[in-house]
Amino acid sequence: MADLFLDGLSQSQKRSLAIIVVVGGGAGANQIKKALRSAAREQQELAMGTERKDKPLKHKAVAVDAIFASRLRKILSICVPGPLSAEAGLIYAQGGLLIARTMLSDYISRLEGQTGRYIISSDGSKVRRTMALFVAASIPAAVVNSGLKYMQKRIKLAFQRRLTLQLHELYCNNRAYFAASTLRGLTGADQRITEDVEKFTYAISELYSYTFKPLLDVVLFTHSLSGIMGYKSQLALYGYYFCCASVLRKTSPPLALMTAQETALTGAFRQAHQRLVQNAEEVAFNDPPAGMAEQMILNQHLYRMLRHSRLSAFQHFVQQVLDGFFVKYGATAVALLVYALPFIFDSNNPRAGSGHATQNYIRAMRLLGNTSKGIGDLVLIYKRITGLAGHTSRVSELLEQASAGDVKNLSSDNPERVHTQLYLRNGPTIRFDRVTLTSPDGTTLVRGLTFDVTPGRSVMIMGPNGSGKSSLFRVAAGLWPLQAGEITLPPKGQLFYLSQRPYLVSGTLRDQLLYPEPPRDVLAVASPASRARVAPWATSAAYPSREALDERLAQCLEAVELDGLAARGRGLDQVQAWTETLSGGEKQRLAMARLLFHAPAYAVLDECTSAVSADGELALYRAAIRAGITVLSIGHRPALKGFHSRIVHFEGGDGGKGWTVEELRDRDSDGLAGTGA
Ligand SMILES: Nc1ncnc2c1ncn2[C@@H]1O[C@H](COP(=O)(O)OP(=O)(O)OP(=O)(O)O)[C@@H](O)[C@H]1O
Repeated sequence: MADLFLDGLSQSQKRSLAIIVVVGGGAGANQIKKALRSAAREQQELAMGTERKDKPLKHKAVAVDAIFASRLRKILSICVPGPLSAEAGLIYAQGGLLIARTMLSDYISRLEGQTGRYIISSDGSKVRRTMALFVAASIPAAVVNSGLKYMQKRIKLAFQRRLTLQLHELYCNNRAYFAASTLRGLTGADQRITEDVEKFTYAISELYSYTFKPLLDVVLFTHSLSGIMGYKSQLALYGYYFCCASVLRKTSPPLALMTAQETALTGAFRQAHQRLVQNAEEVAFNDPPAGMAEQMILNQHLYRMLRHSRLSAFQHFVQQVLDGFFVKYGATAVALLVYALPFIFDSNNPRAGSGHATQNYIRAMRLLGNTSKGIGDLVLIYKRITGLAGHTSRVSELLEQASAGDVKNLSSDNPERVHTQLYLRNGPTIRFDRVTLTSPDGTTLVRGLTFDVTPGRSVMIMGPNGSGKSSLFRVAAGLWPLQAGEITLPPKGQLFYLSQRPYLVSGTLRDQLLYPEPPRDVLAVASPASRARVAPWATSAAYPSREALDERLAQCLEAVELDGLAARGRGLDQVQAWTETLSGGEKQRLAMARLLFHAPAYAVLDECTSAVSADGELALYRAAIRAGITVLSIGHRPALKGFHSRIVHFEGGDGGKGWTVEELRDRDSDGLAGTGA
């Protein structure tokens, strides 16, 4: 909750909050502790899935029920797209191996019985023969056993691949990642894709073996045992297991819920550490008090996770004692009793005393052991299924949120929103027509906003903090739903957005400038189809040669006074941890160089030069205007007014949803003529 709260603040609101923290530093340790406690409580709610109250995620219970069955069916249809798919082939192969294994076990139990009989009757040649057969059977048995494990791993990997690719497709498409985490409040999306999918696919591949194998064992061994002891006495064994299953089901803790909670708490703990790493410098500046706060926050997460794990370990312990008693030892005793009863109560039993009796005893014990184990595994499957339900719910929530698509679908429960959501993406200009801006929590920021931006006539948006300046472009970019009005935008690729905190990709210096084209090494290994889809220009004949490209990139770096950076080390090929190593101003200059390279018709500059020196800022604006880019600036610095033909003032404030437009004198070619009205 605390994170969502911070995410919802504008840049300046975050800065103001930081100042309040500094000024209020003397308020005393108690208040800080109180605040930390409430933040921690909120984070716990977040971890447990009780997200923002205004936009609750539709949580479904984590249990083995109809919801679980339908979610599982949906996920399995992704993992196994059809009966003739490669994944289905792996399942058939695994099934074949499982059948072979059961048949081999049956054959080996027969050989063991025969060997025992021949040993007792001292028939050396037959003992040698059965021993030889035994050795011969153990070769395929070893291959089949290892093959089963190998095939299980292959199934897991194949399912993981299908599911992750599908999630990537849904998650990265139409900015669903933004809608899911920022607007719908889904937590730990990264953990769900990387860890939970892995755990789910492991659990499901294991479940297949653990269901199919014991089922086969039970059917086949029951049939084999019927020849030795008939079906009737075996029924007693099944009766026993039926009672066991009911007792164990009743005494079982809510394992599915516990699994999901444990994963969520682990994710929250890891996220807390990630936040510290990401903000290491800011925290380090305020150390030691901030360090103390960080330590308390991290420890809170750790304690919560450990408390849950301890409880879960104890519940598992109690459960395992019951499982062991009823399923393992109890079942063996019942199996022995079932076999021995006819001999105990009937000393004239015709099956007693013969050589066959020994053979049957050995074979029956082996088969009963296997049958017991098979039924025991089936009884304990509820545990695996409940564990699977926990992983299924984590993966399904992500799948459902990502499938819900982008922000347009956020408004599906409000038909009024949908019909006012109108984008005309092919206009030559940018136009906002009677646009009403509303933040995700429903606060109206601006009403009826109308203005346009035509080529060569840049516009600046000014206004108090939190008045909705950045939000206008969140709506224009499709990140927030449009509540009312129409927005006309230029064709895709003709509008660039530069924020105060530029996003730098991992890769070379060249990759920073080419972005949003994917990094070169990623593009190099992509399939021709995805390359053509993602970066069609990179495959077109008009795309410049490597030398020509590098020359243009160097010019762009020079224009933003970063030529020194290009001269370092391996030049454009150098790789650095860009976000950590470059200064704030350098990062903003680099983003500006990216803009100059792509030279779109329009660019939204959202305080994107705030960390650059005053002179440098003017030079950057001059370079952008000279490159023929019409800009929509968001800023507070009056010195920038000169580059714009029109100022839109947002009034902000408590009651203010208003706005005014101020026309300026047109700029000269240097972009410096207008100095404000
Ligand atoms: N995800 C969100 N959920 C709810 N409210 C949000 C969210 N993001 C921003 N807001 C709120 O919307 C309002 C407008 O934010 P915006 O970032 O547009 O302000 P701004 O005018 O650009 O301010 P600044 O000059 O400080 O950058 C703010 O009050 C902010 O707290």
